[in-house]
Amino acid sequence: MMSQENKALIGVIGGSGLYDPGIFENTREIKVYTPFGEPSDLITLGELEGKTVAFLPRHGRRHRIPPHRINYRANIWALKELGVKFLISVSAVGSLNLSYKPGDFLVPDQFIDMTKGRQYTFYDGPVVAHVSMADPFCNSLRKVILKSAEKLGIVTHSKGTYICIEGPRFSTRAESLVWKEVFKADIIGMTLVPEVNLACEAQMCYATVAMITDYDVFADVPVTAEEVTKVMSDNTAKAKILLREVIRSLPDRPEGECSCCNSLKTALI
Ligand SMILES: CSC[C@H]1O[C@H](OP(=O)(O)O)[C@H](O)[C@@H]1O
Ligand SMILES: Nc1ncnc2[nH]cnc12
Repeated sequence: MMSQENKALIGVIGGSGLYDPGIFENTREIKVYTPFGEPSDLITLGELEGKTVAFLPRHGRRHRIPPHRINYRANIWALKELGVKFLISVSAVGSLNLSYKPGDFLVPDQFIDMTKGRQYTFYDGPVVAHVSMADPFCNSLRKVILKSAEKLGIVTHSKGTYICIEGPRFSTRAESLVWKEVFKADIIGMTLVPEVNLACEAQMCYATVAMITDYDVFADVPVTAEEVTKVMSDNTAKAKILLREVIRSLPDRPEGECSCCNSLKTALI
């Protein structure tokens, strides 16, 4: 059982390029043990505007863990254990839509799962759960992010479909054209699934700030990891300002139209 001083209502998972948001005060690092093994790293607890926030770099510090080896269950379990209800995920993504340019942000409202063999659930039996993923992201949290971005003048697209591939390789040209032309996905990455599924099973409000780093390989010049990292480092300052404003604006508890906290009500068999 976590002690009261190690509790946080808000969690942030940092993606490629965001290993330390550097926006919190009174920070301390804690190790959280879970039944699923080790999270990606120590969790940093820090304060912002009187709120305690838990921060976890998805790939670990120095980007040690590739997308298919991330222990998503341990990460979400650990944040849940700390009391996190609002979980903001930050991700680098490629664009499959010419209107969404490198440097822009996007808050997805849908996803397509093309991953191949990850640990997708906390409910591996004998308890079985089938959560609804019709609307996979928390709309209330998405709105807070969009409003904050608007206030700050950060170009942020208000919806779009994220296609999650297995990685760690990028797509072939043929695949990229399928994602773009047939599946009509808008952005592409390797880490949303199963993070989003598990956050839902953990009854958290979860939303993603997707930072567009490249046009995926359908474009003339194929994407490289170097390009992604460069655009990300140019954009982390913007992400940090946005996170600060989102955290400032979040209410004390989930409210209104949000049903994330009841996701298990109709899911358990
Ligand atoms: C560094 S290139 C590809 C890498 O970046 C994205 O990760 P994240 O979502 O954690 O920012 C993408 O999904 C890949 O894992
Ligand atoms: N083009 C791309 N494909 C998959 N993951 C990515 N992350 C950033 N850009 C990407």
